[in-house]
Amino acid sequence: MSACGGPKIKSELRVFESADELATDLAEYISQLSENSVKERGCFTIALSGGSLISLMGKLCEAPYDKTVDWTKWFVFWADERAVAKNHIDSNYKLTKDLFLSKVPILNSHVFSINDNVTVEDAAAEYEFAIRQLVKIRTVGVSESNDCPKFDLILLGMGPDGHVASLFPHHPALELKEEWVTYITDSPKPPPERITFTLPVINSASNVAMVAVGEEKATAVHLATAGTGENFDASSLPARMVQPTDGKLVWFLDSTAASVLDVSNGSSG
Ligand SMILES: O=C1O[C@H](COP(=O)(O)O)[C@@H](O)[C@H](O)[C@H]1O
Repeated sequence: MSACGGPKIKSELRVFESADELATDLAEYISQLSENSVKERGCFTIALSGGSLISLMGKLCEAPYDKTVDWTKWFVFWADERAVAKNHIDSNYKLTKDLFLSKVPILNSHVFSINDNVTVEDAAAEYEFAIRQLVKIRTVGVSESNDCPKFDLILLGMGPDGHVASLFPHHPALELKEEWVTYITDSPKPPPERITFTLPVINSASNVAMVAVGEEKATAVHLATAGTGENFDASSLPARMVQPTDGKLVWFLDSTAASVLDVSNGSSG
């Protein structure tokens, strides 16, 4: 791994020669955060995304983590979901179930998947209500700066257009301040209907990890992490709007996703 050119936005960048090396470090990072949260709070709340991220988490299902992680203390959420049936190939839940949840002993009652049997509007409201109940009893922590949930870790992928979760460039959902969860019906990437965490929730997490592999992400990674002129329109690149208020942001990149980074730009985390 090399620590690479520093972003103007406070974050740590971890760059790896290969996706395999990235996956090794990502597993260790998640396992460490899980151990710390279980020690401090008695549980670990993690929100996942879909896409390439889930296969990169595969090493967590292997030794030593299969036996060392306290899986019974995990509470699993999704930063976004596509409005399709849970057995549909596009479902973020299905992807996670097939590649991760089916391989580790997380309790079913600790898995907060999003309802696929109601409208997206109702599914978003129901999901937010469930999270509010868990914040009330402090299974999910609460931010010191606002009333938002404070997940121990939110894991985000990023599309080549810079979208994170289901927050797409220039979309009005980027402006939401009060809602924790919202829905969209016009995603530029299919399927069109999706449910997503809002930026206030993402930015209230204790830890946010942004994971990107592949050359097609290189320009978005550069724009999301580098210093830009004052006229830069942040809403053109949602990934740049991920700036945890009190938490820590770590980027996990393979060398191709990091290929446009300006390494002379100072040092990162
Ligand atoms: O549609 C989505 O895309 C992003 C990025 O996916 P990737 O395959 O390019 O890594 C993903 O993070 C998000 O959860 C998903 O719904």
